[in-house]
Amino acid sequence: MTAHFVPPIARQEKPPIVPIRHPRVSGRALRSVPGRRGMPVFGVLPTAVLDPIGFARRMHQDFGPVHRFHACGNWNVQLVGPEANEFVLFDAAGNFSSEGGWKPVFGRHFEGGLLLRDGQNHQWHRKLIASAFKQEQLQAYLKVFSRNVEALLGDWSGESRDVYEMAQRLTFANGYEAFLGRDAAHATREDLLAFRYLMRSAIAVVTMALPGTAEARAKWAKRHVEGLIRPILAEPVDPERADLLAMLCRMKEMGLVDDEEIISHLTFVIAASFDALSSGTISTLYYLAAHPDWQAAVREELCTNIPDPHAMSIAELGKCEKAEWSIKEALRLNAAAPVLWRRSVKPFEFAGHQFPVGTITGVNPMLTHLLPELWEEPHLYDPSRFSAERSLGRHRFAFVPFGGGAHGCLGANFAYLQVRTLLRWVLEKHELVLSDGRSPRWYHWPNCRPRDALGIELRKRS
Ligand code: HEM
Repeated sequence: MTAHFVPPIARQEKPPIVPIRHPRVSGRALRSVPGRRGMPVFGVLPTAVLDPIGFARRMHQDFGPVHRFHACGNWNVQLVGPEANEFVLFDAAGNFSSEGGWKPVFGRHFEGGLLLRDGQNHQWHRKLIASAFKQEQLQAYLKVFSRNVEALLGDWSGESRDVYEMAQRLTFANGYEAFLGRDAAHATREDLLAFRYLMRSAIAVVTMALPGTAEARAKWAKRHVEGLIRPILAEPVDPERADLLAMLCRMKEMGLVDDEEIISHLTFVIAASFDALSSGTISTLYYLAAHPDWQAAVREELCTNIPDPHAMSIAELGKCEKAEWSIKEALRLNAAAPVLWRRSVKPFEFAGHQFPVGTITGVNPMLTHLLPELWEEPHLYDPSRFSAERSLGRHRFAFVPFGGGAHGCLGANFAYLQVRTLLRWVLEKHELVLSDGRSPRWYHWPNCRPRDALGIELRKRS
C-alpha cells in the first residue's frame, strides 16, 4: 500500500551533515566583477527590498549579466540568464551549497529543512520526503483540494473580498490536510499566521527579537508550530493515513528519522507550499480576471474535459493545457520565488570571471522571465507562449519558477494540480472580474504577493 511505501534510499545509512565553513569574500577578491557598493552599512539593501524588479533591471543594464552588490555587510554576486541558472542550479560541478546561500535568509527558523541541507545528506532526506508526492498520493490530495475549494466557495461566492486572503486560506487548508493529516476545519487563524510569520521573517533587517518586529513574530510562530506538531508525534499512527506526517512517523518507528527532523521537514514543507502557492494562485486569478478572453478559453477547456468536478482525476486535469499555460504565464510575470541563493564551496569560473570559495551567488528567475532576448514582448500576458510549438528551442533554464537541479521544487506537480482544481471549481459558476481600474501593485520579496486588495470580484454567472 502506498501509505507504507518506504523509498529504497532508506536502506542506505543516513549520510551525516558535513558542516561547511563559508569564508567571507572581500571586495578585492571580486574586483574584476562590476557592481555597486551602495550605502554605508546597509549597502544596496533598501533599494533592492523596496523595488526588487527595478533594482535587478538597473543592475543588469548598468553592469551586465554578471555583477555584484554589497548588502548587509557582504558582497553578493548575481548571475543572470538561462546559462547562469543552469550553471548554478543544476550545478554539474558541485560548486555550490544551498545551505550557505539560504542560511542568512531562512536559516534562523528553517534549520534542517531541505533547502538548508546539502550533498548526500540532502539527497537522502529529499528522497524520503519525495515519497509523499507520488502519483497515488497526488490523486488522494486532489480529493482534499476539491473538498476545501467547495467549502471555501460556499462562504465566498458572489462577493468582492480580499482574494489573496482567500488564496492563503485555501492553500493553508490543503497543506494542513495533505501534510499533517488533520481536518482543515480544525486549523486556527493562529496556525495560518504562524506559517506566514515564519516566511516573512526572511525580510527581517533587525534580527533581534525586539517587540513588534518580524523576528519577534517569527519566534512566537516557531514555538506555535512546534506546539502544533509535537503532540501529533506522540499519537499512534492510523494505518489508513497517507499524509506526509504519517509517512515520517512510520519512518521514525523504523529508526530513520527523529522528532526534531520531522518537525524541521514539516515546518519547511508547509511554509514553502503555503506561501509560494498562494502567490502563484493569486497571480493566476488576477491575470485571468484581467484577460476575460483567456478566462473564457480556460473555463471552456476545464468544463469540457472535466464534466463532474467531484470526480476529477489527474489524467483529466492533465488534458487542460490552457489552464496550465495560464498558471505558467502568471508565474513567469510574477515569479513567486524571485531570487535563488547559493554559496560557493569551490573556486569557480563563469563568463570569464573568477570567483573564490565563499562567494554568495544569486540567480534571478524574476529577471530571467522578463528578458526581451528570451521572451517576445515580455510584459504582455500571453499564455500561448507555453504551447508545445512556441516552447520549441527555448533554453530549459529560461523558465525556472520552480528552480531546477538537486533542490528543484518538490511540490511543482502538487502546485499545478491545486491551482487547476481551483480554476475548475471557480470558473464554471463564476466570472472573475476586476472591480476597479487600478494597476496592481505587488511586493516581490521574499516572494510575490499583492500590496493591497486587487479588487477581484467573483460574480455568479447566470
Ligand atoms: C507556485 C508554487 C511554488 C513555487 C513557485 C515554488 C518554488 C520553489 C523554488 C524556486 C524552489 C527552489 C529553491 C532553490 O533552488 O533555491 C523550491 C523548492 C522547494 N519547494 Fe517549492 N514552490 C512552490 C510550491 C511548493 C509546494 C506546493 C511545496 C510542497 C508541497 C513545495 C515544496 C518545496 C520544497 C520542499 C523545496 C526544497 C527542495 C529541496 O531543497 O530539495 N513548493 N520551490
